Amino acid sequence: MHLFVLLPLLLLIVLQWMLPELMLTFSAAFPLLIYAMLGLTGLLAGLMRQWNWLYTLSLLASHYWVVQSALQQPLTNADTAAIAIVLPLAFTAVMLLLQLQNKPQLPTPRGISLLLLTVLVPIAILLLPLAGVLANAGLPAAFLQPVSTTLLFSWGQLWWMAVVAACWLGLLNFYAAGSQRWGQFGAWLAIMVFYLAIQQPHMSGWMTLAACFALLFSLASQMLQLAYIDELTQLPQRRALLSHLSRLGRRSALVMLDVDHFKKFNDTWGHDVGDQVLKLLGSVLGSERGVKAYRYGGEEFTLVFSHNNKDNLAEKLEQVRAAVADYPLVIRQQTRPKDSSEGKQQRGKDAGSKTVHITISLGCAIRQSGESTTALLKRADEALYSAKKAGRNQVAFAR
Ligand SMILES: Nc1nc2c(ncn2[C@@H]2O[C@H](COP(=O)(O)OP(=O)(O)OP(=O)(O)O)[C@@H](O)[C@H]2O)c(=O)[nH]1
Repeated sequence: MHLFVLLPLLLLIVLQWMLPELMLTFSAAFPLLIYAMLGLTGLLAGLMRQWNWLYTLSLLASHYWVVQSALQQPLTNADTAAIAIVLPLAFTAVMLLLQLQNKPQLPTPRGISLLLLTVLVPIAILLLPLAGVLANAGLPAAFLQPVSTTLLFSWGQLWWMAVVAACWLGLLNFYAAGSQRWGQFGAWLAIMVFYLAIQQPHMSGWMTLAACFALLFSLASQMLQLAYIDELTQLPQRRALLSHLSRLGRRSALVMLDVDHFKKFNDTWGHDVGDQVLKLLGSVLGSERGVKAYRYGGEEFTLVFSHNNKDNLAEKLEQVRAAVADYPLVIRQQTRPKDSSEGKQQRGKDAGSKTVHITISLGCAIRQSGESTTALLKRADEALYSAKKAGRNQVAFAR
């Protein structure tokens, strides 16, 4: 869950409510402040080579411009009211397109077309005769009726926004979506809050700012992910380990572990299967309780314990070793059927799949008083070497 992308939205709502005068002072800098923030976020994304963020940013900028141009009159005006109904729908449609589609690279023709779409869709809403279309659409009166005299949004708007929000949240969780998709959800929600509180002064500016901050947060989270998380195993990698080691407690222990005969495994089953094994090992180690696992590099992993009880360590490491050694790895047949009839005959049968096991060796060093983390790492590495030398698939403790 990346619900932290909703923090700017919550913060701005609380500030609006508690310090309205202060917020009014800041809003004097609108709309320049909004365009400057959107531009700066875009610049930051560009500097980090995260061009995909530009699609959402350009949609936000275009949407804000349209709101400034067309939604500043009272909603009693039929044209304004029609835009207030259709614009959030169009905004949502483009946002969902950005979520569902694997975004093309920007300098390519597809990327440029998508960028143009994000800019042009909100503007197109201005050019359509929406009031007439809505009047003739025969929508039920209850659908368009305001929720109350103080809240001007309609029941229809409330329902479709709630349904989209619930489905979107469900999908983000189901697919364990990454930072960017959560940032887009946060940005969308902020803009929907604007429509729900459209009568409040400067709401479009504040909510566009909240949307911009949601994207900034998710961009920062993505950069942290890229810097600290290993893509294959999804474990934190060596840079994160070094940061952990710099604040390692006195009572701690470090374990270096490595897959046995992994070169032979790769040579036999191929590098891709080797990658799957590392991924699986990463998930086994990452789910162990009471220990922090890192991918040190290649087929080497590091475990950090924040206690130094040797008996507990020995028991835990033996458990880890046995869990890996007992795990059945099913390797599917490498050769594919030549045609579909051969494929059909093979389906349902165990068409050449094989179950293999891997083993790991582990070297553990318990931190000695005053010992530097470099020395600790070196001792854990030496213990690993001893475990390998003693026949592999075992735990060795450093002296
Ligand atoms: N598939 C895959 N293989 C990797 C990766 N990183 C390192 N390796 C392989 O891991 C193997 C490590 O080989 P060695 O250091 O000789 O160790 P080993 O064969 O496991 O032998 P022992 O450690 O002595 O049991 C090399 O063949 C590397 O190519 C990776 O990300 N994916």
